[in-house]
Amino acid sequence: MTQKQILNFIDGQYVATQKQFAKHSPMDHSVIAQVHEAGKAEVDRAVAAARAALDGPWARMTVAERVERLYAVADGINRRFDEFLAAECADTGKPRSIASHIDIPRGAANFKIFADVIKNVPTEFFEMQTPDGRGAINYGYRGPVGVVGVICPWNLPLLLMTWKVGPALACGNTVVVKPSEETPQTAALLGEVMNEAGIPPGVYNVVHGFGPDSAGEFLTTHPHVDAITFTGETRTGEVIMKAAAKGARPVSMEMGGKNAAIVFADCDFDAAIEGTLRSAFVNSGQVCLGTERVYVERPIFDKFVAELARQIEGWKIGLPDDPDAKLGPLVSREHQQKVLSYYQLAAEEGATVVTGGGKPAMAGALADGAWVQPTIWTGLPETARVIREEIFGPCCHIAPFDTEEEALKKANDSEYGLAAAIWTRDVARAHRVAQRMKVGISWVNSWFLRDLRTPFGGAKHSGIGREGGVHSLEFYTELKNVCIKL
Ligand SMILES: NC(=O)c1ccc[n+]([C@@H]2O[C@H](COP(=O)([O-])OP(=O)(O)OC[C@H]3O[C@@H](n4cnc5c(N)ncnc54)[C@H](O)[C@@H]3O)[C@@H](O)[C@H]2O)c1
Ligand SMILES: O=C/C=C/C=C(\O)C(=O)O
Repeated sequence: MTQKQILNFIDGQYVATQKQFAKHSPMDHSVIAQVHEAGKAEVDRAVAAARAALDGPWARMTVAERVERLYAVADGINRRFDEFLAAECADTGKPRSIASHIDIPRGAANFKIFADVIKNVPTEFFEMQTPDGRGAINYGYRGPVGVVGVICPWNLPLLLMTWKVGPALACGNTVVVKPSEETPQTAALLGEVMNEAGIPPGVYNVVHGFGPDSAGEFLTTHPHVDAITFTGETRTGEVIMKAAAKGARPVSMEMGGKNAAIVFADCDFDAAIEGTLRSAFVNSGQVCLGTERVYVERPIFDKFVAELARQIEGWKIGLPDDPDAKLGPLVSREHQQKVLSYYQLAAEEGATVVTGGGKPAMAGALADGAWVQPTIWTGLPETARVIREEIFGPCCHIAPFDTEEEALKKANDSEYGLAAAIWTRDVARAHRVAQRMKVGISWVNSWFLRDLRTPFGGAKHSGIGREGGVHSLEFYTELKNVCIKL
């Protein structure tokens, strides 16, 4: 049987290369595709195509024409929903129930929201006096930055890639996308949709490969790339920022997290349990906004730990097509080994393992898949590595607290600052605590409720910049002032 081939997409055409790497199934480690790795020559071609497209029909399109095309892209994703769904689940192993409700719908929504934003962008205008008395006017004008390098992670592949490509294209830029080597398929498939939607060749390009000494590095060090937007681990972001420094290119960085949930005794208990189950375990914990540290007010601590463990033990671990599966495998054997190493470390650091802590027994070929058990720990000190380092798996540590100040101190004691979830019925306290969390987004009595018009991004080591609604314009446009003498 011929293996599925995942090609690069350059200047509106699919491009094969002589060097390929295998994409393994997260379910059983079988090879499901050969991915064509872009070398320096292909990255050069992609950047050149993107630059040429900036001076072609794309540049001459009005905002209304760009908006029409972005809506056509969204419609194209929805028209081919099942293809995107199958590709995303094959690459990630995530349950179809997650990809069909989150990943793929957001792929379309991310084009629509920024088409709507770009239609309604106010800019500033000033009248000024001049010595000759005739005066002058000034107005702000937002033009494209140029060629944007887009580097993506593997946990929400289509969602996070389009969260960048949507605003980039809405603002008139062109892009070269480097998807994660773990999840190449939906970015490649989007090329067909771009062509069908009438996006001119060269506006959207995809190069496959890895980071160092591969497409990722070739793209971020390319002198004709005008800006770089990255989502991934903080240590990778640091490397990319160094590359962007040459030529003083702007960067937008969405990076790691070690997010806390604070559960007060007065909370809606069932809602707090339901919300923490999702924030700690959905997508097998592979969500940057997910909760890995839970702080529970002491009067309900034992009850909370017992109920969270009871309910997560009821979550079915299974294949994407299993409608009852709520937990899939991790994305790769490599990531499975990383998460299991933290399970081992937690035991060595003296954690009480309330549930999980290892690998589930999987039948047949599935035993070779990247499966781990959902895991809950208690009993660790705040200095433990399991409390300080991002694990990015289906696991969390739960600790008691006695005062609001203690909870805030512990929750804020992290080099990361991405997200927080706060559970309380006390409205004044909700505002007080949410505002004092040193993060980019605080949810109160909820988690992962997303209004795409709001600012999204991380503080501290979790990110640089904000994307979402008009906030994306700061990165994806060049704002200039035009002064006209009257
Ligand atoms: N803040 C957010 O919005 C957000 C969202 C999703 C994931 N994340 C973070 O991403 C991480 C998981 O994703 P990941 O494992 O794919 O991250 P990663 O940093 O390993 O890789 C991300 C991307 O960077 C590329 N890359 C790696 N080294 C590079 C280099 N030297 N030059 C250029 N590109 C390079 C990879 O090939 C991949 O495409 C977690 O830390 C998670 O918290 C953050
Ligand atoms: O894993 C991280 C999730 C990021 C989510 C978003 O960027 C979003 O919802 O726009």
